[in-house]
Amino acid sequence: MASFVLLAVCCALFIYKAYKYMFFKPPNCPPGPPRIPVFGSYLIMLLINYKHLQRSIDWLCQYYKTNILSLYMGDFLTVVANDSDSVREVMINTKLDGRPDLPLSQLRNASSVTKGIFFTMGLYWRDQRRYTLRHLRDFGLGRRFNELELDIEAETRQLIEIIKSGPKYAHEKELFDNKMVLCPNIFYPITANSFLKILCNERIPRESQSEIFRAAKTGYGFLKHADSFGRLFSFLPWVAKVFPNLSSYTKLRKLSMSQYDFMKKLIDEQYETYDENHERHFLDVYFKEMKASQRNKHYKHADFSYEQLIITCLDFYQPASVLSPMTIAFYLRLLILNPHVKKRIQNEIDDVVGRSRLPNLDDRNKLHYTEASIREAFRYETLIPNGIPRLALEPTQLSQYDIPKNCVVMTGLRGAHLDSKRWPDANKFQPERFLDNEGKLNLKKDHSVPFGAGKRLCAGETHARNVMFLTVSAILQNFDISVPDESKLHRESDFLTGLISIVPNFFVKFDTR
Ligand code: HEM
Repeated sequence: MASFVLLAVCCALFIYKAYKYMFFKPPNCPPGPPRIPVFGSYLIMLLINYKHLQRSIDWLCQYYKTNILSLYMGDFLTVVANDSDSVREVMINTKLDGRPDLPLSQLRNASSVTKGIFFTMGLYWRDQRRYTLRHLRDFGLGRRFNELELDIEAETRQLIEIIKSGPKYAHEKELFDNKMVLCPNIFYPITANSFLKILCNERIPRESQSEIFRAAKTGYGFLKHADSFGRLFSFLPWVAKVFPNLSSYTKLRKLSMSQYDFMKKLIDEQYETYDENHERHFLDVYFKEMKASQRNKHYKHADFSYEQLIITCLDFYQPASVLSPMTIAFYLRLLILNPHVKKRIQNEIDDVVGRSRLPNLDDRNKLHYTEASIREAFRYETLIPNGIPRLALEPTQLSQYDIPKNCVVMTGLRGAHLDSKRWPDANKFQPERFLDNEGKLNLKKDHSVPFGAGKRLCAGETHARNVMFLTVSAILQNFDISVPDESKLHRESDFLTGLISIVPNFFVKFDTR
């Protein structure tokens, strides 16, 4: 009898503990699914939609009738803001300006210690970001800079020439198929070189661009195989050790190291010809800082080490060379599917710019509809559906909920961009939504946040928008774009979601206008 009672008590205790583990959350936490032992709610998300975790979030939000969801990733409490208001609230709350130090970000570094800007936080991040932006700006990042604009124009002319005359070098052959051109790959050189010009005052010439293509492919590989929650090994690090291949750890590390080696080689080449009396570009400014005998008193917490330089440069080069071509590909696909929008843009460019010269940045605020269509594309196809994770540095609040310290907070940018409270007909591609009654661009109507907001706002937003505008307006001025069979154009269900949303490569017909 006594052993029976003991067994019953043990069972009751076990059931109580299991129940508490699965359903217990800190007080006043947003609603969300239970925590499965070991995996937390990640397994549930995979079961709902393992290909597109953002869709799992949407499903769970609907199920729990909430726009702010809580989940456990392994043992880590994670809150997802998934509508326009809550996403904005997260972004401007400085108590949520941290980043979780995930193994996914550690594996980008040779030393496996998180460096750079993207994934660091606190004073280290603040000073590193300030210093880097301050000096990249000197060489043209995010502002009008004649020398850079001339170089981008030269790149654009070369892009047009390549599209018109076809491949010349072995690495260009894969870009063409029976006069059709491969997207986004054709845009790798212009976007990469537009940033390299700022970084090291050089552009990789056409004959040597195979290295740009190789680096872009590894960049995409990383973004495809990673996910916005950091993959299972980020919250269960033993998974990477026990199942290095199955967990994709080995592949992600290899891809990261290939990117790392690309940047290291580029930096080393510049260092070989470094002359402290002759400042050529951003890297020279940084080399000088690395050699300085005293700490920079304005950026006391910044780290001027070799490894930090490599990762910081990658933090800029990777989005410039990988995210920008992908946004251009999404945009062109949308225009092919919406020929009336394409026609209206081409008419506007013909009226404002004509055909005798390429569009430039002075034209940008005159090409209202063109600019509105680019903004609408950024909203309609959210490139980073779950944003980049934030970390609560202190206890804080999100809407009516309490967010404890060290809680991971995700910004559901796609949820914000498809929020029907904010966007009437959110699922329609309508550039007009950003125009006023006179057809002029009205920025007050643009509540989209594709580049984030607040202190962690994308450090390359202006550069990305400028390069995107210059590239697509030149393409539409010079070419009519189409595909032979629109029914074969990738549907949304063909898109891949890793850390970003990816439209698989597709061939486009460029007819000279
Ligand atoms: C082309 C489209 C791009 C999109 C949609 C995009 C979007 C974003 C987003 C959503 C974030 C995170 C913001 C947050 O945490 O709230 C971010 C961060 C960042 N982006 Fe971009 N980005 C793009 C291009 C670029 C380019 C071209 C560069 C560099 C030239 C760049 C550099 C960065 C950096 C360094 C950060 C980290 C900022 C920090 O954590 O302090 N991005 N970007």
